[in-house]
Amino acid sequence: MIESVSEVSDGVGRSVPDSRNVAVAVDGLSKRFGDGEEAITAVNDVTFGIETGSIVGLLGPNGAGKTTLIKSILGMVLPDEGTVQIRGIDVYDRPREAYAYVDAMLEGARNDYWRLTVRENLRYFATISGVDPDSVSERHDRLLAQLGLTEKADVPVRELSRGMKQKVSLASVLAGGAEILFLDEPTLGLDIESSRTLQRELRRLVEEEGLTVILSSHGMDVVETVCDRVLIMSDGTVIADDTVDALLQGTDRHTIEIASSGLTGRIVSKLRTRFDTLSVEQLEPGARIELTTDSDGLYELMDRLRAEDVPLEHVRTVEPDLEDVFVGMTSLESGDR
Ligand SMILES: Nc1ncnc2c1ncn2[C@@H]1O[C@H](COP(=O)(O)OP(=O)(O)OP(=O)(O)O)[C@@H](O)[C@H]1O
Repeated sequence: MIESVSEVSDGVGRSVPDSRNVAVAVDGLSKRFGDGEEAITAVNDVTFGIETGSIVGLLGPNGAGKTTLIKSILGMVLPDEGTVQIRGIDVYDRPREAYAYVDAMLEGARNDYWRLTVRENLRYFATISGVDPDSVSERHDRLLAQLGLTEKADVPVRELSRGMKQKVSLASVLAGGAEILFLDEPTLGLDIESSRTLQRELRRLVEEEGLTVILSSHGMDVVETVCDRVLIMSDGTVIADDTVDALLQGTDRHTIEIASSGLTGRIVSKLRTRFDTLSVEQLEPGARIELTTDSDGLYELMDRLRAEDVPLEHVRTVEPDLEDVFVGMTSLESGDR
């Protein structure tokens, strides 16, 4: 259940997020594609709430159901079951009212008008969001400055590099002043500096202006840095819903690096078949190996090394990051281990 959102009973003993604090509430959402044996359940009975003024990361391996979930929330896909509320408004009953709070950037881009200049795009997207562009021109100037686009403000978008276009996409989404943003892979294709700028800007908007962001990304470092909370999806269901810190503390994944003159090619091969191996480096003599495992695996690793008389000349454990948590959870779910 959602830690940071206050909860109320739904009258049948189940607790649900209190809609007063909740920007987006999804309840029992399911979506199947196809019929009979061919049917795929892309989203399977998903329930969660997203607190106003937070950034929530949506993670999951390819095909986990993230896009279908986001499109169902946005009304681009009609779910088979379940409800979605935006600020307490049912999106299927009163879509115009509910979606007035929302904007989205899907698949890392937005259809900016390439013949228009950067600033004209911002004004255009403000207008179609129902905002008088003159009333938000200061906000647009700030957005352009923060995303390093001021010098390009009067340049047609088609003349910009891919990364710049990406920034214009994000600026266009932010231009209308929507309160709730869905961003799918917002940092895809950006260089490190631009990606960091964008992350800082998102956090600022959340902290200073109460923006709510649902961000889907395969970039674990982005999610770990910027998100308050993470939902991890696998096979259509949410398998984890917690703060980044809680997920890191709760993980039983350990990354360990061992270097030894006793790590022969034969022993390394055996270890590779048993453990998730991140890297192997040949040494003269021996090897350095980096692998991830759980606590039981750690004991087993030590037993194997002892049985092979491998001296432990260098052992280093690496603090788990969100990627370790993700790999651990999703591989457990899919029965890889
Ligand atoms: N229009 C569709 N028709 C049939 N099957 C679909 C359709 N859209 C998605 N699916 C299936 O639903 C499942 C979930 O797909 P979805 O695109 O939601 O996953 P995802 O988590 O967004 O994946 P990715 O990270 O690769 O974008 C997959 O098995 C996919 O093949």
